[in-house]
Amino acid sequence: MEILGGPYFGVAGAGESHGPAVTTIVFGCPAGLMIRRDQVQAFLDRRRPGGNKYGTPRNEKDKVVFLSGLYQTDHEALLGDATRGESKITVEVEGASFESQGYEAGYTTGEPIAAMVLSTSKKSGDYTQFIGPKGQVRPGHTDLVKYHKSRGFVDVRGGGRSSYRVTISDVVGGSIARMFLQQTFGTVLLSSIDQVGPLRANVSLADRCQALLAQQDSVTIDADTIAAMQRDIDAAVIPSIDSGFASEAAELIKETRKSGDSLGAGVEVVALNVPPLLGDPLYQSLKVRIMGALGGLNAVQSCEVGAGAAVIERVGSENNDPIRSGGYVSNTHGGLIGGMTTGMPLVFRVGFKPTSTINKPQQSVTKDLSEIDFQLEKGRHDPCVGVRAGVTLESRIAIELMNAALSQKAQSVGEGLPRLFR
Ligand SMILES: Cc1cc2nc3c(=O)[nH]c(=O)nc-3n(C[C@H](O)[C@H](O)[C@H](O)COP(=O)(O)O)c2cc1C
Ligand SMILES: C=C(O[C@@H]1CC(C(=O)O)=C[C@@H](OP(=O)(O)O)[C@H]1O)C(=O)O
Repeated sequence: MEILGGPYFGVAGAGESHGPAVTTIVFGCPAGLMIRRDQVQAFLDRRRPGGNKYGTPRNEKDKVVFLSGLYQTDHEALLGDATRGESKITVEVEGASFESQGYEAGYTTGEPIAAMVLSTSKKSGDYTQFIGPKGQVRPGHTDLVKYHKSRGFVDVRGGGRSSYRVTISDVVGGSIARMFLQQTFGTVLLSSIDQVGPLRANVSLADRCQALLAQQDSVTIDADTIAAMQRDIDAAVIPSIDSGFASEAAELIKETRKSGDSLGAGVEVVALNVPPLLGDPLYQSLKVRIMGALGGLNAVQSCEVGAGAAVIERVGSENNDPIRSGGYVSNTHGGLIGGMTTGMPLVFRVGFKPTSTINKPQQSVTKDLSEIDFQLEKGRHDPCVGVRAGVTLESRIAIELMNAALSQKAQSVGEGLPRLFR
């Protein structure tokens, strides 16, 4: 069974790239959290195909509809029959039309939260060359392994369930986790592309956050400062805190796409204002869990925490983060020691491979292993997957952090024992 996060807070998804919809069920969100559809939509807009001209040309609106788990404080809406509000659901079955309405906002009830996003801009005919045992295999994508694993019963359209499209569920679940974390601890997540192919950014998001912490002699960064950083990242042509690098990188992506090829990328992701002492120490440590969650995302080839592979070249006296009574002075450790949070920002850097579906001739095989000279016939693809990946990385960290926070609560004996009557 594939569940993101869990066992206290978990996200289950269903749906394929060219199926009718991607459906999500979020388990374990405590009752009483205010959720607004438009806030979740804003995160999905950062992920959607067609939202950035340096991503895939497929243009989906990806509007989310909430189907369960929210309590409307508007009692007229809750108790009335009228279908009104912004998210109306219309279904036609056997010639008859059925209408209902999704939740626009509401408090979580503690019950499972279900959400749905329809896929309405599919060009499934682009995948004709991949059908059946004589169907061709894209080097680097999942075509061969999925075909044989399923004994041929595989959805070949757009990568099927192995498409980045299914991360709609990560972002829906991640949005709810982010609202919980922000409302409970003031925790906020940001990401920034810091490398595209050989081009490296001059400004690092993690360094920028560390400099802010040093300036104010505190382990928290205020909401306005974080919002200003998010605005800077959003204002760049591809999401990066270094706008000059972003423009240069976008030009390189454009030229590489024109030549029929693709590029790899590095993406930094940070969580700010993280409560200390979350996570378990060993086999389910928060380091293992977050690295697994990030490392398991489509096209990820590397995942580093804190200073990452750079520590290999250091001596201990350079690498240790000094400690004062108010906290750590630096953050080489990336906010995790012994699998638990220290209260410093969580810092990760993820390396993405160049998109595998490209327009260059390549050596490959058919599904039944005849050797062929492969040439892509049609398709709409991201020339550099790093451009749209940030919000999903943030979401996956948020899901793990929320699960760790609820797990911490589950382990605290003696505090607020359950009581029904006086
Ligand atoms: C943001 C994002 C967008 C992606 N878009 C594409 C794409 O357009 N075409 C493609 O071939 N792969 C794309 N991928 C990568 C594939 O989903 C991924 O390579 C595939 O599922 C195989 O998994 P693996 O590379 O992790 O082994 C994308 C990945 C991410 C993170
Ligand atoms: C549809 C999305 O991105 C897709 C991710 C993807 C892949 O192989 O991962 C390949 C392309 O798929 P398709 O040919 O089916 O459009 C992208 O467009 C999305 O992110 O929602």
